[in-house]
Amino acid sequence: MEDGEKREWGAKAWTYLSSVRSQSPLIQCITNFVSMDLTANTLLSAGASPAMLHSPNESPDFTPQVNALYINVGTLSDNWLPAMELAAQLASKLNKPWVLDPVAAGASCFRLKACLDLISLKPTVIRGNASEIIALARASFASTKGVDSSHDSTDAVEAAKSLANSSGAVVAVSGAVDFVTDGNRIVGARNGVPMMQKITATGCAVTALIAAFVAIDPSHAVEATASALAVFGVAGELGMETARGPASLRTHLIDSLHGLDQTAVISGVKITAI
Ligand SMILES: Nc1ncnc2c1ncn2[C@@H]1O[C@H](COP(=O)(O)OP(=O)(O)O)[C@@H](O)[C@H]1O
Ligand SMILES: Cc1ncsc1CCOP(=O)(O)O
Ligand SMILES: [Mg+2]
Repeated sequence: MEDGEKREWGAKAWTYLSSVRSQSPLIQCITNFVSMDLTANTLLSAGASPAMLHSPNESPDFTPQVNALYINVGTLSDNWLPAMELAAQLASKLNKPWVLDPVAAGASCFRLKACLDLISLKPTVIRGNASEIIALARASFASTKGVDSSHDSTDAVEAAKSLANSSGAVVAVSGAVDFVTDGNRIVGARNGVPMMQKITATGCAVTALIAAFVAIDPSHAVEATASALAVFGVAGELGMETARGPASLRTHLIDSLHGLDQTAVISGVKITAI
């Protein structure tokens, strides 16, 4: 990895994290029951302000106030979908960034269709694991294992490019390497530790962090998305130094994210153009 490029990305990621801390963007999260706690705590420890408000009766008042919207279909049910669609429509109309996590997109017809309908409402960023991104790019069931991926992130790079081109969104595929693309350029972030997969909702939490970073700089969604993924990964690496397993890593990851300083971010972030 070229040292100058690595340091430049590290400095960029630090600027985003510092701005999240100083501006504390308000993030509306319509997310699944499993992830609510980790997602809110991740946003708080990064310096953002999470609000888990999902009623369609509130979105007309609340969505105009937020800096970004985060939608996650993890525990999707019939009555939540219209709430997601309404909030996404409002965000798009108001030119506010919104970010989609298509959890288990290939697991059922209902879920796949819901995700594709949400994507037609123009998310700024879509972040999923490899199986989810492949299912969306093909608009069909892919071999998937519920919320977990049965592919490596490298298997989904072409699917991510194709989804970015068809949707107009920046697309991120997470995994051992996190890839981010606008359909044209691709950047890779090589941070994180495998044990992050053993904590439920780390994917959901990092997608919320992407929303906070994109709230700071919506017109550079590739940079903001790659930075959020790398910063979360660095927090995981530092957390792993003292963790004894997934449960303590969860705690230590949040602590590390809260405590990250400039040196840790600039020296730790491993982002490169692919
Ligand atoms: N093998 C790995 N090595 C390092 N980090 C990983 C690995 N797998 C996943 N991660 C990290 O864990 C987080 C969740 O990603 P992932 O498990 O792919 O999402 P999901 O939980 O939605 O399936 C991301 O920050 C990602 O970078
Ligand atoms: C286990 C589970 N079931 C429905 S949503 C969810 C959480 C998924 O979280 P992540 O995609 O971050 O692993
Ligand atoms: Mg997920």
